[in-house]
Amino acid sequence: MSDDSTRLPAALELTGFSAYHGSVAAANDVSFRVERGSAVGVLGPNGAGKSTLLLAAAGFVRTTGGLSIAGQVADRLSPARRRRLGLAMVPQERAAVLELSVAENLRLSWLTGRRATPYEQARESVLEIFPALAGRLGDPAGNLSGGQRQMLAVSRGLMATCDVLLLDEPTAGLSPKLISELVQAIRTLNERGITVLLVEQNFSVVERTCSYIHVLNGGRIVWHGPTTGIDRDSIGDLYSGARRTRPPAPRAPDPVGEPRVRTTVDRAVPAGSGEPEGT
Ligand SMILES: Nc1ncnc2c1ncn2[C@@H]1O[C@H](COP(=O)(O)OP(=O)(O)OP(=O)(O)O)[C@@H](O)[C@H]1O
Repeated sequence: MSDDSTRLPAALELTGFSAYHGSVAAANDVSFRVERGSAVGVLGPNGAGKSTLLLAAAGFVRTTGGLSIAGQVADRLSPARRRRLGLAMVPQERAAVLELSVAENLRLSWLTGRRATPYEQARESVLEIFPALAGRLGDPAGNLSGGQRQMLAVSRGLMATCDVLLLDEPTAGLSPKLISELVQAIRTLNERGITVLLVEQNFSVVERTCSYIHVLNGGRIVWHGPTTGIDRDSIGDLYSGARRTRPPAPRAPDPVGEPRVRTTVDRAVPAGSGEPEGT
């Protein structure tokens, strides 16, 4: 058993975390750690609460429960202060100021971020990851293709000099070629030490980028484990709530540390055996 007191703080930790639209909890009692430098995926069907969870982590939605960023209690902090702690969110809408040039968008994100790296250096490093943007720096963001807009959106998160990047369905609507480029970019930025929490509908994207997966359904985590511990069919079963036709893959410990989460599945399924209750 590892000793919690000697562990480094997680890049992001949610504890009994719920997020509300009005009085309705769209994410309910979610607990997990995202270790520094890891890439973790959140999968789930439409309406599962994935986007709400990310928006709530970034500070845009009312929440209860605990949230810490790099060991600092952050659940009552404004989005701007969370950003200064190193958390950046790339929303689903491919956010950019369309009237501003690509370069101006990058600069704006740098100015409103932590500025831990000089602007030129931050920009150079982003353009290394997204070379397609290098030739478009003077163009209005509104003139970019959908794929380039997504790359700009991710770049804006990186320009804030983030440590933790929250990505909300970055591959939605992109062609297979652009998805591959984005997958490569996510891997590269993760290799450079940026922690990634990736919300996706596309299992293959998560499979190629993340080492650990949480499956959310109805606002609750219904399964979590290493990416290698689950396949597309089992994910489909978890989405639909159908009973599995074969035993689930064993739940293994967190890739960087022992499991921290007790979900319905945890309680119902000892590692490597049986079917979870409620499926
Ligand atoms: N602004 C809002 N006001 C009220 N309810 C909302 C709002 N946004 C989302 N919801 C509801 O919260 C629940 C979770 O939605 P959310 O968008 O977080 O799910 P999701 O898993 O990201 O789905 P998708 O993959 O379709 O984006 C849904 O029932 C949705 O209708």
